[in-house]
Amino acid sequence: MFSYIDFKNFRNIEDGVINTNSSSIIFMGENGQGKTNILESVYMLCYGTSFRTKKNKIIVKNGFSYMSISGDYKNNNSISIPVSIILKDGKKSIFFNNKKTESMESLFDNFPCIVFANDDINFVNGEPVFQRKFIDQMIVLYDPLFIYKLREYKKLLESRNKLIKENNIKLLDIYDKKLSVLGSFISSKREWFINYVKNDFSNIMSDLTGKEVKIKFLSSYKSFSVDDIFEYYINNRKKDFSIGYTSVGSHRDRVFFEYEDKNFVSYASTGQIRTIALVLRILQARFLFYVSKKKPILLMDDVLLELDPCRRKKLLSLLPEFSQIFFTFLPDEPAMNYLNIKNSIVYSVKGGRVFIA
Ligand SMILES: Nc1ncnc2c1ncn2[C@@H]1O[C@H](COP(=O)(O)OP(=O)(O)OP(=O)(O)O)[C@@H](O)[C@H]1O
Repeated sequence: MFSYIDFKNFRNIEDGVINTNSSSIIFMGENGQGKTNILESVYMLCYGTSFRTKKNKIIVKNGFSYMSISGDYKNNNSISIPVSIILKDGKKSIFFNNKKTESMESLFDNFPCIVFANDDINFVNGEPVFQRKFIDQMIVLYDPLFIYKLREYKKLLESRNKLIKENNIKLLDIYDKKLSVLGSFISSKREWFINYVKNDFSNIMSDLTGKEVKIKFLSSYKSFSVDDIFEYYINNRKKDFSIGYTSVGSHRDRVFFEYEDKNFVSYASTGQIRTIALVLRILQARFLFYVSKKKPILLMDDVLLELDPCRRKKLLSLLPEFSQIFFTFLPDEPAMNYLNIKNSIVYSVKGGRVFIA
């Protein structure tokens, strides 16, 4: 767990050190005061990047060209690992254990972290691209190479779409062969993952909502054999040329939430949609604990709001063991009634100033 975080020119957060030497830290405050910014800083120390933006510039306090966040991570053996992220004139430097590093993996391997963010509901009712992103995040947790295969697939797909637009059939065989190999790898891994979590997903959903909601993986491939996929690409070429892009492939994979043979999401309540998003994150956190054998840091950003106290309590009881948990809440939220976590440090956040509540 992080015993402290030191801020300098980070978003709207006042410069200085916040003591986080507890397994549970709570930030309370009105909207727009800086609570999420603090969770973002913890995430950045764990991953080297933000979960909210790719634009480094907006992370630096307005009017400055430099920012730093530093923390001291105590691992299971109580060994301290200092870590810092510095952004200067748009350039990022990461210091891990007092040495400059280019590798995000060394951060992530040491500080496993899962964020439960407000827009996680996109995994449930958003475009399929968000669903794929969620599954891919999980797969990368145990297979870092997966990300490279995904990038390769995206590049090939772009080139194939270009060929289609140019009405150029000559090189298609080469692209389709390569896409078949990558597509088979990517989609079969995604299916494997959904199969891995589907029973837990249904059991938890049934416990929380009283409904037998199922999660299903839908792929545009009918089989994951490379030869079958290759043939499939060939058979779809006519259609692809008529619509001007590649109509089948791993880029069309999606997830379906089914209840009584129907699409659950189309008539689920806001609370039920939020519940699905939370359950998916819980499964992700459990999976991370399982593959890394390390207790993760959990960041819970305003995600319990839509749920009644009984469901909040239940959901929190389903979390895996964690090394540290950070919450954000609106003021006057009776969080302590259902958190049941001893020795929390509770802070108020107002205009970027953080003080003991
Ligand atoms: N680079 C920056 N420099 C200065 N202030 C910033 C910067 N980036 C964001 N802010 C400020 O941070 C505040 C937003 O903080 P944050 O997103 O943490 O809100 P929050 O307390 O989590 O509220 P909510 O409950 O609405 O999510 C806004 O006032 C915004 O103007």
